[in-house]
Amino acid sequence: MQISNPIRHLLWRFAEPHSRQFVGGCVLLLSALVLQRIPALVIGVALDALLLNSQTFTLPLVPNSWIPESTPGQTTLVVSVLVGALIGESAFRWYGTLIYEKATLETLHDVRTSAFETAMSLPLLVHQTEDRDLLSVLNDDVDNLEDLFDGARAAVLYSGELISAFAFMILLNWNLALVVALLPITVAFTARYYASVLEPRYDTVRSTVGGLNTRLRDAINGIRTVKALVREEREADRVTGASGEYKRSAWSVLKLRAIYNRVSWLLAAVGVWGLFGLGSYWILTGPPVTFTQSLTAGTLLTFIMYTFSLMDPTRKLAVDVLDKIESGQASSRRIAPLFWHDASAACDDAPELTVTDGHVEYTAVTFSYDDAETPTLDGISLDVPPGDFVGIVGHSGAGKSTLLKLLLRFHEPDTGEVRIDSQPISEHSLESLREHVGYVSQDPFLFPGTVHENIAYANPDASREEVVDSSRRAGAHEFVSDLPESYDTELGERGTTLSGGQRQRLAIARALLADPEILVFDEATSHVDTETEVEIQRQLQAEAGDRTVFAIAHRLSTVRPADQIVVLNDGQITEHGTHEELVKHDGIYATLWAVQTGKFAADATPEAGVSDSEVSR
Ligand SMILES: Nc1ncnc2c1ncn2[C@@H]1O[C@H](COP(=O)(O)OP(=O)(O)OP(=O)(O)O)[C@@H](O)[C@H]1O
Repeated sequence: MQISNPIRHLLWRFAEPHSRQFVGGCVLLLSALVLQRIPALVIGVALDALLLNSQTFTLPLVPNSWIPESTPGQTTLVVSVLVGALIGESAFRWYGTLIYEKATLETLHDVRTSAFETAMSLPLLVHQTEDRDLLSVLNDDVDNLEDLFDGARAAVLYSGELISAFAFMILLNWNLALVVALLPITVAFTARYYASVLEPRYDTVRSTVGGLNTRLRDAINGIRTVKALVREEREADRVTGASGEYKRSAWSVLKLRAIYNRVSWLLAAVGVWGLFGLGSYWILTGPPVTFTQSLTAGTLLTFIMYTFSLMDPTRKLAVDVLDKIESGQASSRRIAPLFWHDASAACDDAPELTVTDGHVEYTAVTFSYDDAETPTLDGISLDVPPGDFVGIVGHSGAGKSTLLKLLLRFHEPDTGEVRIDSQPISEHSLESLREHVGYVSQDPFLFPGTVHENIAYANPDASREEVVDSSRRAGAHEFVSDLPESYDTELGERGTTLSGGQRQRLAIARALLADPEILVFDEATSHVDTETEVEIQRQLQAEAGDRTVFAIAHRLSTVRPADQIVVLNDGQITEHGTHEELVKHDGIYATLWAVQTGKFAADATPEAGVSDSEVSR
């Protein structure tokens, strides 16, 4: 699904439900602005009527009959209006801000949770290729979206300040208001010009700070390699270089900003002085040029106060608010495509897969990754009877993991079909498929939490006995018992760190606890020592017959007892049989076996395809 206007789409979907709060907040804030303008107006009137005695006491839009005739009465009115306006403005501003910010937080919460749910439901392929982007969308862009709402509120506020000030000025003296209008226009143009000069320099600052952060992160992440190769000095030089670039780019921005601050201060000062000069001339000699309205000292004072208060909103409106809105728009353009996946990802109303035996069939399956020139899997056909233990071996990059990822529908075949118990898996719901197929990867992920919670991840209601039982079968119980708090030991960043082999055994326990009919081990015991592996295998074989097990292994002892061993080469099954049959066959498997058992003859042919990396595995 393509979205023609991503910002409108996001706002409609997430902000619209909170529109009443947004509008209510804005109305209250605008009302506060009107109240904010009243003191300057009243002070001007009081100056003319009470201090200079040059005018009668009148207030725009207020009937004269409401105004007391005595001076003490008028003074009381002035003080009451000032206090009332102050209290009213504070109350409206406080409550308006509260309502608006609550609506913003709720909208961002909805965007964040919805974006996360969508990201979790995306096909694995999207995660593999776009994980960095996804993280930055979920982390940075959703936060940045706040800029859009802040910017919109600031736009309403600052425009309101300008409009309300001008409305009062026009009421008092529209002739002078026309002249004063030149000032914010000049300030706005200067601010835009400054922003256009500054923007490329800001880009440079952003890219140099990004470069510096990358250098720091790489050096710290790779500290073992740096130290092992004695490259500390070289890394320090690189960081000094990157920091120097950042310093230079930041300095060029600081210089420009200092100039701009002075220029805008000068503009404001000259504008107010000019207004004072023009106003004084106007008061003393009458309206200049073609103007007709007269001017009093009190009105001039009100104009000067309004003019001062216009400078900041104008500058902010011209630069900061536009920047915020642009940055928010850029983020919403990045967030919206995440929801483009939405329709296909969320729609999984296919019938449930029913697995009774665990009979798996691949029929003429072909699959290519998007950027691959040749198919990763090419015409794979494989029949795995229920309860079979299938070993999958082959060179690195032969397509072993991909073959099993198709069984979990992490990817879909381009042609051909995968069936479980005669049901094409593509026609059944993903959720039901993954309930029946357990998967343990080479580098399993453990979440922060206790050992118990990690094993019971797929089945949080499992009892301690069930957790311990699957842990025993996975060969994990012994080392877990030695942990400080056994199954209640905290794992993760702030907890105990486990070795690769221990993590694998917990992941196997987790898969066994979920009790699926089909189990997939993708080099799931590669970090486990041979002795433990034999133990795990013994357990698994004891359970064989009940479940179908696929195991990818570079260490051939892992798959030796398998009912069938599949040798993949360049995406095709080149050998297929039991260990004994394949050793006799004298192909790739036999060569690998010979290497691993130390029977490899010095004259092994390169065609046998045994690479150094495999020998070293
Ligand atoms: N997400 C991906 N996008 C593009 N190409 C991929 C992706 N995953 C794997 N490949 C490529 O597909 C080919 C098969 O990869 P696969 O991981 O299935 O091989 P393998 O036999 O399991 O390798 P290994 O033993 O090293 O794990 C490789 O050339 C690999 O580079």
